[in-house]
Amino acid sequence: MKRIISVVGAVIEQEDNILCALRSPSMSLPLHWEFPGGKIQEGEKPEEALVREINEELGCTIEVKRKIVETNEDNDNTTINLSTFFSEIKTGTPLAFEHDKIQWIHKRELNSLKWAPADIPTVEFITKYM
Ligand SMILES: Nc1nc2c([nH]c(=O)n2[C@H]2C[C@H](O)[C@@H](COP(=O)(O)OP(=O)(O)OP(=O)(O)O)O2)c(=O)[nH]1
Repeated sequence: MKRIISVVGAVIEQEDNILCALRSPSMSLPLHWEFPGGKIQEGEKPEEALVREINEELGCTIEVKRKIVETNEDNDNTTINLSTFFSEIKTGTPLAFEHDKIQWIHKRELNSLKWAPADIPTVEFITKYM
């Protein structure tokens, strides 16, 4: 069986725009868009991991709200288990400390980006229901 990697991503909305992050050329899935976040560490709850990752990646504090979707995406040797959560920025302004760039993109335009495959169900949810 493939190794499962548990990952969390934040969907942060401001005035109909969603905060999207472009993976850098040196990361896995280079130059794919994703929801900022990362891997859950041992002993962490998904929500705790998301707060920590956003602090590290974007330098701001968020409050994690309701879960959106959970997806499993098979790669060569691993399965990415991605859970996305609605989140709100509480303090600070997001900056791209680890990504190639971050960008606020209108929720009706999310479809035009090249997303990490695991993120497609979340993008579809936003496009349909938000
Ligand atoms: N943060 C985040 N990661 C995602 C998303 N979709 C998706 O497939 N991933 C994948 C990319 C990575 O393989 C993994 C998250 O890893 P990470 O962001 O914590 O760390 P990393 O770039 O150092 O990962 P890696 O290069 O070691 O694989 O999950 C997403 O929306 N957000």
